[in-house]
Amino acid sequence: MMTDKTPRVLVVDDEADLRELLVITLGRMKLDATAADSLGAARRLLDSDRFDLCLTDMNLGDGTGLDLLRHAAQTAPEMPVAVITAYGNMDVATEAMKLGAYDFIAKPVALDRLRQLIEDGLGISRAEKTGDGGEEEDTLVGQGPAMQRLKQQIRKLARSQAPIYISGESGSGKERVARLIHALGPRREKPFVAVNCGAIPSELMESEFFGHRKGSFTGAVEDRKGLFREADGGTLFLDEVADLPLHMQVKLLRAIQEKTVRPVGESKEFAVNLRILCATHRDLGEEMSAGRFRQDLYYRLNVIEAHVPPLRERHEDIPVLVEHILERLGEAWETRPPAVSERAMSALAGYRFPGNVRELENTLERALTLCDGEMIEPEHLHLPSDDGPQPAAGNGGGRHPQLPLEDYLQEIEKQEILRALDTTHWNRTAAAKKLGMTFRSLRYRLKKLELDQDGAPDSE
Ligand SMILES: Nc1ncnc2c1ncn2[C@@H]1O[C@H](COP(=O)(O)OP(=O)(O)OP(=O)(O)O)[C@@H](O)[C@H]1O
Repeated sequence: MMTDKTPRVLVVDDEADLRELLVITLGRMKLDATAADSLGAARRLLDSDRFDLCLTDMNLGDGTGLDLLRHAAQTAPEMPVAVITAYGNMDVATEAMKLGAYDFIAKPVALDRLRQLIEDGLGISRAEKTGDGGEEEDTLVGQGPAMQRLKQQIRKLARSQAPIYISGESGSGKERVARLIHALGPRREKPFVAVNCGAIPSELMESEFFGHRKGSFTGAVEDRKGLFREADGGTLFLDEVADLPLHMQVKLLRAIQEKTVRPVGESKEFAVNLRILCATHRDLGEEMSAGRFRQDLYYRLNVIEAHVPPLRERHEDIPVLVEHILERLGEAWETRPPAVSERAMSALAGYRFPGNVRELENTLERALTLCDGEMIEPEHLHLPSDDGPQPAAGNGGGRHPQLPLEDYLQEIEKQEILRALDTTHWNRTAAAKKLGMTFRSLRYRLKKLELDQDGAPDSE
């Protein structure tokens, strides 16, 4: 029986057969389906009526599903839209998700996948009607313009099922962002599973991800479910995804595309329904160009990018972060958090924090042990800039006020040279090229900066 509360779903398809299949499936799910056979008809319905969900084919005769997505973004921005694509047409699916589709389904449409897609979409609709997520948003501390932009983007991303690549320097808060995307989305009642891909030994990776059967290899003393199935229904966060060895990248791609996993030593496959978020502090595009990251996996994971800016680009957030972190430390240590003197706060606000929020946390934790419990002063902070700055990547931030310009410039030069040497594994010829200088000039600078290593392998 349909009531006022029965969710209303708009189905848009110019193919009568598929349209009928969709309407019948929705009816069996006790949903109120309305069908449109063209882009024009769908637009008119959206303009005059309200729907909780929309399923649209890509080919609509008088236009495409992408046109409909653009129209819906204007007239019904809250309504989740999923698109039906031709088999294997990932480009279109990706484009649709960029335009705001929460998910896609490929033809031929498998009924259980279709039901799942509809349930996910209605979950988004419900999630949007209950609460504004303000409380969860507070877990990502910071109110400056950069953070506001990021939070706005996160709100939008949370409702989609699209994979998201979270970029940003170490310690900048990528995992926190991933948790927030999960907490604000329709999967929030389901597990959030985070895994650091760089921390799993290569030989254990497959069983860690996909599980194993007892006895399938030495050490497999019990059945293991694996991270994919543990995260079923929820979100799997692959941290440091660039550290995955190539053979695992192939398996990961397959699991994502087929939405199934097969545990080691098991003959059957298990269906999994999860959202994948990933992050790395490396440049994933560069990793791909260098052949260390598979191109197909890159395009599958990197549908949408969310960038977490480094702390030095949002100095305005430092005071609230300090307050938040001290409060948390106070709770953990069961003490009243100390105050921070004005001088200490301005030293913090002027420091570049190459280690980002994590470094701020460590700095404050140390200061808490060093201060008298009442007031944190600059000397409790031990900021490295006291004995020389640590210019981090990129520009902006600037010189510590107490540091002579010459020393500052020299430090930058040193850091840049070290970075180039690091990325070229101390191949000085290649490093010189990267830095746009001659080998001779690099050798001179290495001497001057006391960075030259005896017996360095390469020569001019
Ligand atoms: N905006 C923020 N508000 C509150 N705490 C934050 C914020 N950003 C980061 N943190 C804290 O800083 C620490 C580092 O954050 P997180 O682990 O999310 O960084 P990351 O970018 O994932 O680091 P890595 O690249 O090393 O994995 C965590 O303890 C986290 O709770």
